[in-house]
Amino acid sequence: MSVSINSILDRVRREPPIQLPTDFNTWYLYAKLPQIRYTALVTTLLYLIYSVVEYQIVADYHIERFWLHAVLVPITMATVGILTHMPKHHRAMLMLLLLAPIAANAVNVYLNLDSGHFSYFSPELYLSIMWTFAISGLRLRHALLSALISCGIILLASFSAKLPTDFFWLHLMWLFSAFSFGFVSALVLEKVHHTLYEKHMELAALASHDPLTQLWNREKMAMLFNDENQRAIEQDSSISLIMLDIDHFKVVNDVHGHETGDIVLQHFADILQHNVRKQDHIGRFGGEEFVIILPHTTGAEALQVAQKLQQRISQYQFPTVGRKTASIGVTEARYAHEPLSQLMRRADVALYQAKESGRNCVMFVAKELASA
Ligand SMILES: Nc1nc2c(ncn2[C@@H]2O[C@H](COP(=O)(O)OP(=O)(O)OP(=O)(O)O)[C@@H](O)[C@H]2O)c(=O)[nH]1
Repeated sequence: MSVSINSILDRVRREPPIQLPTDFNTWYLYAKLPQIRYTALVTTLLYLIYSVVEYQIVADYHIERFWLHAVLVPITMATVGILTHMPKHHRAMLMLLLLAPIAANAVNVYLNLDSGHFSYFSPELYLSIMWTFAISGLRLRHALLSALISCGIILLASFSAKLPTDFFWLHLMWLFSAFSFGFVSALVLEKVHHTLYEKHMELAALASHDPLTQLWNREKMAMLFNDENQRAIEQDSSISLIMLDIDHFKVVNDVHGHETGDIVLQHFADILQHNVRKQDHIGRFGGEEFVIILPHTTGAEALQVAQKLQQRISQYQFPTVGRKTASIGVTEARYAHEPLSQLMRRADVALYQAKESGRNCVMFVAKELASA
């Protein structure tokens, strides 16, 4: 299946941005969920087929075989598959995935080791070790724990059983090979996922930051706003928005050059970062326009923050250019689910009013086209 860059860009434009997990453990689990789901489905089906084949070929068929291969394993694996859809139960899902091969191997050894036909059934053990490491979707450390316990049980039972010597050594050889290949492939897979995760995080950082100021860009601010809006709805609290624009910034570029303009923008971003709370989100929306999302903040509180920022900016000594001022527009989300674009429009109206009022001031717009 070939994926063109255009189809990816199309999808990115069509679908709303989503927040991906940022810690490796959660990221890895989410990357592995489809593998766990389909492996569980295929394993369920194969065990059902296996139980029919087994019924046909095993002369002294015991009811335990039926319970294990036709009932217990399929139910366990089907449960694993269902739990992949339930984030709250992912720990239980991983526990089942870790324990299921141990139980299956222990029962296999118990049923077949002394049957005289162990060589018919031992391949299931080797396959199970490979399955645990490379197919199940378990993390390396969990797969290693599961496979070590399985191998411990198999080895203990094999040493105490009276297996023919030539078969015994072959059995050990196959077990060792399954463990080695399984371990190596799980190790490599996990390393590959680590590299993918790092690249993914690098790209996510590049795609969410403004490269000049290191503030969030417009897309990331939209994601953060969605999250904050959701929280505000749940907690019945308000969100406010501050929009800032440096006054007569064109003059900086024209008189001192673009590089000095860039430095002024970076210092401006620093002032914002040092004068808002940790939970506030600051973004640069292009040019000399900056936006701050203030969660759990009423319009009146946001107005105070904006006035403090206006003061700090006007008192700041920017390199080369000295004092600069900013015009600031403030607004507040008036009802739940108000989209960012609507808030931005009101903040923009407030900002326009600040520019019209002679710049270096703060304006608050609570309702469309009404200022206070
Ligand atoms: N150095 C630098 N300049 C930029 C950047 N992005 C936009 N600009 C400049 O910012 C200036 C914005 O000018 P205007 O929109 O006319 O606004 P202004 O001069 O600040 O005037 P008012 O906003 O009306 O006070 C333009 O000269 C743009 O070239 C950037 O990344 N770096």
